Amino acid sequence: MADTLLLPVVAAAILDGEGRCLVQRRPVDKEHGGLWEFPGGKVEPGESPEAALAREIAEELQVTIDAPVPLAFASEARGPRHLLLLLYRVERWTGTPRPLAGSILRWCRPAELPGLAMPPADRPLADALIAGSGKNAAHG
Ligand SMILES: Nc1nc2c([nH]c(=O)n2[C@H]2C[C@H](O)[C@@H](COP(=O)(O)OP(=O)(O)OP(=O)(O)O)O2)c(=O)[nH]1
Repeated sequence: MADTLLLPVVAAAILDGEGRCLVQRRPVDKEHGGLWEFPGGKVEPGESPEAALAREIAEELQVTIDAPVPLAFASEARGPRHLLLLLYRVERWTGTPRPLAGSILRWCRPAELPGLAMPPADRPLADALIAGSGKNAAHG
């Protein structure tokens, strides 16, 4: 439809050496408040998705990321807007993740992701991450 407003959002599956993923609980006063999500945020006009991801992760977690790899995306109508949620796999990063005021961080094993309350668009993304982690484990 010609009047659809695209909302591009980038998010990171930040992994530690044990294959655990960092998830963030959204502040209760925001949209999807209290749900667990992948850290990230909206792509600003004129910004590449990768630049937006690096900026959001630095702002939200005080972590510097390197070499994000596209993992999966979700496409979902959100009223007058249409969410395009791009998830990247991030294995190379530096810093100690610190939560912004009002949010909570947690390292999660892939098997724990299905038990987390997440925004609907995140469910297939979490499944893709789980599938990928199984494949990696199977191939050593
Ligand atoms: N960061 C993130 N956002 C998600 C996920 N799943 C999901 O539906 N969203 C939605 C929630 C919001 O509508 C939108 C991201 O908005 P945001 O509020 O995090 O973006 P932002 O950091 O740029 O925040 P702001 O400046 O607008 O306050 O994408 C996810 O896993 N991570």
